[in-house]
Amino acid sequence: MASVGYLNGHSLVSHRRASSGKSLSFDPSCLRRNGGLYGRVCRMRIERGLSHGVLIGGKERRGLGVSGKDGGFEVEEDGDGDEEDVADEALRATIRWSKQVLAKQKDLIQRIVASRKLVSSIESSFLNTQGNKSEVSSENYTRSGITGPASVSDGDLVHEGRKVGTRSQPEISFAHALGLAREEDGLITAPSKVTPSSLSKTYEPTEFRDEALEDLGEANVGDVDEKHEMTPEEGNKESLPLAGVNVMNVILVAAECAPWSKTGGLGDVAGALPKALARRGHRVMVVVPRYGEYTEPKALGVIKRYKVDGQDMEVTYFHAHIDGVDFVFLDGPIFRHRQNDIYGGNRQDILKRMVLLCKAAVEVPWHVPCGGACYGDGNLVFIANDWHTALLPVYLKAYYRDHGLMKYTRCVLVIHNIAHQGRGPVEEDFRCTSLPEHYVDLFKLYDPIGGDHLNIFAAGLKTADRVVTVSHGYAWELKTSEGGWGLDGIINENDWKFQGIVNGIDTKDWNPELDIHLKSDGYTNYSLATLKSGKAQCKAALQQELGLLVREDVPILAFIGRLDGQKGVDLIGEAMHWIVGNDVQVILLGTGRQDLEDMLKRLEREHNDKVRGWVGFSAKLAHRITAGADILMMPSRFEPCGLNQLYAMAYGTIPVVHAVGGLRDTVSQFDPYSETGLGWAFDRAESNRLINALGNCLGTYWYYKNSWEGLQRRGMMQDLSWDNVAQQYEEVLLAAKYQW
Ligand SMILES: Nc1ncnc2c1ncn2[C@@H]1O[C@H](COP(=O)(O)OP(=O)(O)O[C@H]2O[C@H](CO)[C@@H](O)[C@H](O)[C@H]2O)[C@@H](O)[C@H]1O
Repeated sequence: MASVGYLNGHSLVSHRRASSGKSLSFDPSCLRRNGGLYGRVCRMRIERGLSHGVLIGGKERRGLGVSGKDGGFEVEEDGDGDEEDVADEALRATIRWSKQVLAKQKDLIQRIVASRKLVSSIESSFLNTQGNKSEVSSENYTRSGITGPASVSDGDLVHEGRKVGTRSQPEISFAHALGLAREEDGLITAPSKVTPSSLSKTYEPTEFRDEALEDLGEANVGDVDEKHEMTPEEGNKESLPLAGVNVMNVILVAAECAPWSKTGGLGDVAGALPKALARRGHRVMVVVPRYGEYTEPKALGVIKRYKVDGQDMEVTYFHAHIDGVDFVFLDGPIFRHRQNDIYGGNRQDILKRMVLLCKAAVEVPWHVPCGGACYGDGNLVFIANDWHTALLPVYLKAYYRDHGLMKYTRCVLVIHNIAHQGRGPVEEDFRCTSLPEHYVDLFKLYDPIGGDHLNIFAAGLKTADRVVTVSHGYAWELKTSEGGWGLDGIINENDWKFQGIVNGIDTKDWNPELDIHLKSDGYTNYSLATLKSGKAQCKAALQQELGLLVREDVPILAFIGRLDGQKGVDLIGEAMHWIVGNDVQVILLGTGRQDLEDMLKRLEREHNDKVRGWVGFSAKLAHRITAGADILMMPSRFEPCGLNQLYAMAYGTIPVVHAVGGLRDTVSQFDPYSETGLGWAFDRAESNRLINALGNCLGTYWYYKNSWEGLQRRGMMQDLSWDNVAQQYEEVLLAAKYQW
């Protein structure tokens, strides 16, 4: 043996030639440059710490000897070695190795195909299965992936004789030990493995990731077995969700959810965002109180009891699976008959409802067998909304994560409106939460308006893993003393986990082409192509319905919204004298503060030929106004996002807004020179600014028809759907998931 050295060159063979067989050092990655499998195999061997690699394998064992050393190869050289033989031997070894790897891969592909067949046969056989022993619907079983022969027996979920679900997990008893809940018999909790998300994970190529497979690369797969039916990637194409490997279990919890319960935009978001997340492949649930008798949700037969302010409160669970989402309704005496007054009652009453909602919601993944299987706590992220559910991340921490339970569950808190925070006296309200004593500091806040008080939003913001608000503009405003309503300090301290995402709209519900409220009473559906005639017809129908003069040439100015200080409807009242001095019609729809409701009625009385003030809540009328009006006024003093201006633009109705929060983000100012922009945005919430903007808007409506049509078309052509937004939420959920 002539020498031992390190090989260091572009190619083992050529380098050796250049180095006259002396000591050489060897960077294994360089072999990649030598092309193909040869280099790859060398690298694999090195990484695996094999002391003798392909270069000396085989009986000929001439030329070079190799042993691993500190990530490099030691090369033994025997002077008379034949370089070509070495290369041949290396190639043969490479081919042997490749075949092994490819055989393994083929085996895996066959297993994937077999698994897919099994799942689809289970699904179809279950669809045909009659008389399920449990109360859970077959449709839901199908989705859960434990379909077909699955049944509920003695509280266990059984599939093909194999127990796939068990009774409640230890976490539950722990919560009970803490007085959070009491166990009821007969609950089924399937292991998190049988969730659709974990099922689809099974089909992920990543699950089968193997160092050797990676090294061989896709290009080589076909060479070995041209007959194989599909690669894992091909096999996955159909089943791979948009979220890919990031599919999660998501539970959104809110005090309202459209279409069942809605006082404003929160209800819209709770009804639409989950569906968009489900379209991306996530397993999604919404948890919301059952305020009234709803037709779709059916009782699941699960009953739990929770202590709220020292009182036992019973919750029963209702469930409906709609558009890919599990809607779970919490039924209990405290929620019942609140349909028209969701946030009604005194401060303590409201707090108790929200405490019960959060306590029950945090345990829903264990107790509620949606589609036959509970969500479980693995790969789970909650989305809490506003102060009403800001206790959820606190309970998650205090009762679970502090004790090493639900370790992988996260909570994202969304701020829809910081003006409502769940403020109250410290002692009294903290007792109602039944949290451990040392948690009180999280809730304590002092500000010049409230003094020392308990603030539920504050505690939620501190404990949530991520915080989102509903526009970029509002995210910025929340950090200022004017916009933060006393919580700006906490928001600034938690800036690292805080961001804005602009809301989307439900393009099934709010779509002039599909809108169900435009199918009768003279209204009509319309699209960009039929904008002119369709909108004109809706306008005539609206004038007719509200008893206004039916005139095509008169612009209709509208307002829709909650009647409170936020929405600036009083500014419209102040500007009314100027407004009705023009040849216009005005329609105002809202409910809320008594003085503002009175104002609407008064305006209608005083200008009966031109103004309609409709006091009340009517989704149908809101849709019809959005279609029939020409201009939507939104002079909000603050507006976290605002949905009405988005709906308006989708219907070819031009928004005139105060440039604040989400309104500034979504309504760009019309520029007559470049023919750009989407509406008019004025810079101060004052009636004279509103008048000024309306003057420009009306002038364009009357005298620049082409510009007007351009405004309408640009608005309608935007993609305002939740689909884009859901992707941004997904990123936040992921960030929360991987955060410790
Ligand atoms: N009388 C009535 N009859 C029928 N429908 C009525 C109605 N009054 C209001 N609505 C409807 O309620 C919704 C109001 O949504 P907004 O987003 O404009 O306001 P809201 O302040 O409630 O929401 C808060 O949360 C949402 C969601 O994040 C943010 O966009 C917003 O800025 C924030 O203040 C719209 O769907 C509207 O049509």
